Amino acid sequence: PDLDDPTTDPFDVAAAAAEYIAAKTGVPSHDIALVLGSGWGGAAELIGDVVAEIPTAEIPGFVSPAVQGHRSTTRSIRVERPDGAVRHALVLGSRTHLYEGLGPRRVVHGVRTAAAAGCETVILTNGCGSVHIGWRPGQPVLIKDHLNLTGQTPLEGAKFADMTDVYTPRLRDIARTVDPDLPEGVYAQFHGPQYETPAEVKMASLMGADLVGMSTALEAIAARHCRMDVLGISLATNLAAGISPHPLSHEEVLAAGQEAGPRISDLLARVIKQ
Ligand SMILES: Nc1nc2[nH]c(I)nc2c(=O)[nH]1
Repeated sequence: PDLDDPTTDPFDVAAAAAEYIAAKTGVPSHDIALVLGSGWGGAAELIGDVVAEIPTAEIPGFVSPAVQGHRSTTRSIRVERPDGAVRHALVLGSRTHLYEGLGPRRVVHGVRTAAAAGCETVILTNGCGSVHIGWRPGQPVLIKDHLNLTGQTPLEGAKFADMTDVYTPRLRDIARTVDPDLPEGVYAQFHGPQYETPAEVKMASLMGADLVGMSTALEAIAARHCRMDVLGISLATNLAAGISPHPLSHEEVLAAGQEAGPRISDLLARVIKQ
């Protein structure tokens, strides 16, 4: 079934993808899904042993490496909790952004696949800009709510999904027991691919946003609609446009992301092992 065909039910494609993953990994059901955004790549190795690794492009509904621009693999990881309980984490290998123009169905296919694979929790991570001069590059921030400024939604038809507590309070509490200093913020998703103008950053800030990015909100909507618990964590890698009179160079932003890598990967691993 083809996600680009409007008559295709996207949940049928997610079911096919989940079956494929179960068959290829030998893991019949997964418990928690991770979407690793920029800066978060190192987290997978820290959470457990890789049980299986499959090329993401082979999974029904996922776009080819040519479109993604890089080869990615989706990994099944065995997580051992301190009490000895075993959980299976599905680390999705790729993320489709709305700005790629492939439509909201593609953007949330990974989340829907994870739900079909059995996951009851999804952790959405991203790199984004901060509207607060005090939230320096490299600062992880828990997402407490979002502003969907894309004008789009992954939900099709009369799916009047409730959006209170999209970012599950219980999971945010767990994250804060792991790192009590973690700030919380509202994440605004812009369509992109261009960054915001200073006026748009000011607009978002006046509307209550603390972070500006180009992902996560649509994925959270789809996850909530699939009745999954959601934990969103952002890595503020730069100050949003106009916040600082002398913006950081691209190199400084990259360096901040690299430097924060081990710390945020460790944080994520500790949250998952709770
Ligand atoms: N929209 C938006 N997305 C981002 N991603 C990263 I990394 N930094 C930004 C930013 O400043 N704005």
